[in-house]
Amino acid sequence: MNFFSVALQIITPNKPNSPIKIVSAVRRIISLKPYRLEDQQNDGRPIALPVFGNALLALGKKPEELVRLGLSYVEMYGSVVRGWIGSKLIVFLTDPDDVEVILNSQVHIDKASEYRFFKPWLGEGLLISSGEKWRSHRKIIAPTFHINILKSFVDTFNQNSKSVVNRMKPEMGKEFDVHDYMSGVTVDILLETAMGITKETQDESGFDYAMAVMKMCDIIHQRHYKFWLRFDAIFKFTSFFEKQKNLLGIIHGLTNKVIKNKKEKYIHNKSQGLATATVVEEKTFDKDMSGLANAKTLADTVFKGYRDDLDFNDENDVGEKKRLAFLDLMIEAAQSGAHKITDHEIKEEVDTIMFEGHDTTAAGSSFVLCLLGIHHDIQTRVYDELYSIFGDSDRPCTFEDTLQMKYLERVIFESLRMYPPVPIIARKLNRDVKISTNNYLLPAGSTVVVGTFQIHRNPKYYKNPNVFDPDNFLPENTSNRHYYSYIPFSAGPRSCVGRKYALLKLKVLLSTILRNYKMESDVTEDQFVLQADIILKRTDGFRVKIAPRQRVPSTAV
Ligand code: HEM
Repeated sequence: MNFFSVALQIITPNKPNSPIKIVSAVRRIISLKPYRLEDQQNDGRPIALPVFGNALLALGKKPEELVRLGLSYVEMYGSVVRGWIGSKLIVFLTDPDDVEVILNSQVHIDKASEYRFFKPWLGEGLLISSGEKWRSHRKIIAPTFHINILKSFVDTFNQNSKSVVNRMKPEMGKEFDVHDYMSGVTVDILLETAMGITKETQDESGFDYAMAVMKMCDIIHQRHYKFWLRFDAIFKFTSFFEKQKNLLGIIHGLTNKVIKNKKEKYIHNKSQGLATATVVEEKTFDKDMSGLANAKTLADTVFKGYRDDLDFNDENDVGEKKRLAFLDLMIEAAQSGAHKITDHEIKEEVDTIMFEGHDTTAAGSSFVLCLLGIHHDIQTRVYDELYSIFGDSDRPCTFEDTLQMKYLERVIFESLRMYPPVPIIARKLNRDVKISTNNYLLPAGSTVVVGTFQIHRNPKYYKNPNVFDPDNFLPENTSNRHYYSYIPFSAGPRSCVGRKYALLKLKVLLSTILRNYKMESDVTEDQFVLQADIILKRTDGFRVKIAPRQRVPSTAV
């Protein structure tokens, strides 16, 4: 262990090293006695090597092996695990009480330095920005996902869902990777809704974009666990750098085009005295929110423990309001000078929303479809519920219909529990912080990694954590559960700004697919090969089969 590591070891959250241990570690360095990765200190903690810390534990591991390795450490060492990447202290937390201390804080809201690998792609967009920039941009962006804006997206969700159902038809009877379809439709939906780009002006670049995003995530992920790629000076001389340049060409090509089109349209319409954007006119809600009262869903109960600015925006609407969707508002704000936001900053936010809004929901919907293909009894219950809403009709789904999809909602929640698309979150500690486990004091400057995947599988909160059971989200099971034991969208001030958008879109998309196809899968859950990527995926592909849906309830079969 290098000198810096030795010094920092003293303040790790586990038992502090005694001077004897430090002396013996220094002796070991001096004697150059080789370390084996599986070596342990006297107290059983994995030993940290000079310069590398524990980073070599990941050496030569495939992404899917890293998931297993990470999980085994949590099992072996408990809910607070420390690791070193070089001289950087990383602390993994999986106890909801400890996680609440970090996520609920207004102090520890900066992202860990590991997010810097996103910078060439997302710049200082909402996901990674900090301080005043993050605060002011969040204030502009959060209201663009207001419930009334979302309601106005339902038609677009429907049209695109119908269109992907048609595109999937030739796959009938064959095994195929449903993620390709979910990825494509998600990009199309984002372009049309958040970006306001009509179908007529879209081209094939959406699919290329989705593929480029997937490959970019893979490069960033490799930079996280391949120690040498963390240094820009080395990274620039690897083949990854050239690959990244090409991929960013595709990704930024699409986002630049989107902004350019929108801006030109704005300027043209303004000069002609036409409306510059699609405006959602809101009904006036009275103080008791009678207009929203019947819009309550399971989500409102599940997430009520960590209410965020999205809830606040939705519930404090009194009086007439005109609302704009995301990119319309950004362009209008910049052009009219209503908010200080530059063209470059708009680009950063467009890149961020396109990434965050696309890859997460593509993985989320693909997991649901695979799980339903495996659990036919649950799929039958989902379809029975859809039949009770739609009968055998082919009519499009309305916002009110989505409020009736209580069982589908539980299925979505359960899928996000077992396979959270964002399996870990990382924060930089701005100050020393005491957590509840053993009163450990985590030092300022260290990185805290919140292990969402592991939290979601804790038997203390979920009776059979490895069993797919939507009843985990029955009201009687959610009401007394620790709020931070379910955090697929993170929580606190930096929670997901697209949470409500995602849930509404998933309901429309999945219900449309399930009204048309019966999902089947030859692969069982224990055969899923999970990949520890930025976004949780299956390395073996999201393989399913589809059969035409017989539009009858199970009681008639
Ligand atoms: C199932 C779908 C989704 C899941 C599971 C998800 C999950 C998350 C999580 C865990 C975070 C926190 C990340 C971190 O701290 O590292 C986050 C942040 C974020 N998400 Fe989502 N997300 C989803 C969909 C969306 C959608 C549809 C959008 C936009 C259209 C979106 C936009 C964002 C943005 C902008 C942030 C950064 C917020 C901030 O730091 O203030 N997400 N999301």
